[in-house]
Amino acid sequence: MTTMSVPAVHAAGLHKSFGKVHAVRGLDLTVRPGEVVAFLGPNGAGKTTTIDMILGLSAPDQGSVSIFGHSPRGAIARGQVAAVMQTGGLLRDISVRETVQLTAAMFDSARPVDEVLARAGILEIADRQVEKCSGGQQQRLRFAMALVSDPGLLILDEPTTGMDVAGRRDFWSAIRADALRGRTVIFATHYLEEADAYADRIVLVRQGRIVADGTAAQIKNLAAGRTVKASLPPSDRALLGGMPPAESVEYDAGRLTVRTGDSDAVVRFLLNTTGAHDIEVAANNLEEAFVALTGDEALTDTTTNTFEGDLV
Ligand SMILES: Nc1ncnc2c1ncn2[C@@H]1O[C@H](COP(=O)(O)OP(=O)(O)OP(=O)(O)O)[C@@H](O)[C@H]1O
Repeated sequence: MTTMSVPAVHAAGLHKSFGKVHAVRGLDLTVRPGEVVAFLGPNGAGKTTTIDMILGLSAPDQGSVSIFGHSPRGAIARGQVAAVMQTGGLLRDISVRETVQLTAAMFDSARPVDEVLARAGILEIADRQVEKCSGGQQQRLRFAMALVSDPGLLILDEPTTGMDVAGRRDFWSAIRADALRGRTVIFATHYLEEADAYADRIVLVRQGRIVADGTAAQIKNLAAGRTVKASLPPSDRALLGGMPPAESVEYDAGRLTVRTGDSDAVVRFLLNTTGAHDIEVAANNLEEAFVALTGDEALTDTTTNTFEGDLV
């Protein structure tokens, strides 16, 4: 079937500014049908801005987005995409079931309301008034509303903000059980452990750009490796093309930073082939790798960390 080869999301060269703030700076992303992708980054990284463009809620200054080969608006009109946002969108005075019934009435073909409530894990509280529901239950209700059109793509923007640990776990097990049936899911989060636990693929975003893209295991490998730092004369930068493969190479103001799974080989190369000096080697951990990849320190020549086979 041709639909299997059409990406669920294809975003190319996205840019978006708000006045002087360049929120998204050249972002390319392809998501295959059935993938569960975490969009992971610190506050202000550009996650929500990107999601808004994917959903067609705002137009990119440059670049384009397609969802299952259609424009975002076209995909929404076809019921192919739905979103669970952080807040809003609920009427307080009606019940959980009535809320989903109202949503179902907006679509030509909607799934049975009780089936959707069961899928979201809120069938038992179907008669409860919305304002009596906890924050976690209200997010499950938003999830149920998003499932009504049986969308191929579900987008969640930090859906567990404000939930306690147990509420978060319950919410994610409902999402994950649903995704196992083949739905494509993209979720934004700044919780590293949430991305690790629930995503097949993690896209790390920092300052409006993708700085790493791979499976959780591959992202963890960034952390499993070492960081080699050295002072390097600018004239020796051209020699770095011959360096053993590394996960990332950065060069800023005469200082080289290399993340690698084989620090011995990198150090040997630097000493034998370049004028590198003041060499330091340090072990990474996951938290440090995340901070290093998403931190605010000014870096130049940041290389995107991609992994074989992660994109079509
Ligand atoms: N409507 C707007 N007007 C002005 N600036 C905006 C607007 N929307 C976003 N920004 C700015 O763009 C940048 C990216 O914001 P965005 O909300 O996309 O980040 P985020 O990664 O979703 O962050 P968070 O995790 O805090 O939700 C921030 O500097 C933010 O202040």
